[in-house]
Amino acid sequence: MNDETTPTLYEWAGGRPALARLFEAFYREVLADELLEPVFRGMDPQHPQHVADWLGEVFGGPACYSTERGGHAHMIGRHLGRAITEPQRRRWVSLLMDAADEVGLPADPEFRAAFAGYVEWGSRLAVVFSRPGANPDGDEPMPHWDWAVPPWRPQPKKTSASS
Ligand code: HEM
Repeated sequence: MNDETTPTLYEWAGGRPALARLFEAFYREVLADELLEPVFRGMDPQHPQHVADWLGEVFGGPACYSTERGGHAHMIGRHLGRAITEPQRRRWVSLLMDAADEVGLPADPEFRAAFAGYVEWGSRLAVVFSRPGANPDGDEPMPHWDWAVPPWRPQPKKTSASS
């Protein structure tokens, strides 16, 4: 739905540095959380950076996760067999929303609606992929997320000549 002048969610968020800050703060809290720490104990120290790459690509930034990390199939594979519970998913979402505030991601309603929409959708898929016996389709394309409601920007005032 974007026209050429509407920034991507990636640009609006603040690009790669903002997403890196987001996931560094988030996984600090995850590892201090009694419900999530057992799930992420021993995680790859680069995990926050990989998820930042993932979200950057989904939000319209560079396709680093696809070119350097194995794309959608790899992400799915990292959730297989983990049997993520609904309380764990809810905590994950809640801590990510807190981290968004902590690092100062844009707080405008339009950005946060798109952000929350993706996080809700993606985390529910992660639960589905993680169920025992799940056999998700690794060939599914990388998802791309966009504004549900375009960002508010001041419009040039109409002059009487242009009306
Ligand atoms: C929008 C929701 C989610 C996204 C976008 C996401 C994204 C990712 C990505 C991209 C990876 C692979 C990173 C790599 O390349 O190594 C990954 C791995 C992982 N995810 Fe998720 N995930 C989501 C939800 C969840 C939830 C809800 C949980 C559990 C509560 C979870 C648990 C894990 C674990 C344990 C790994 C492996 C970490 C490691 O050992 O390095 N994910 N996730």
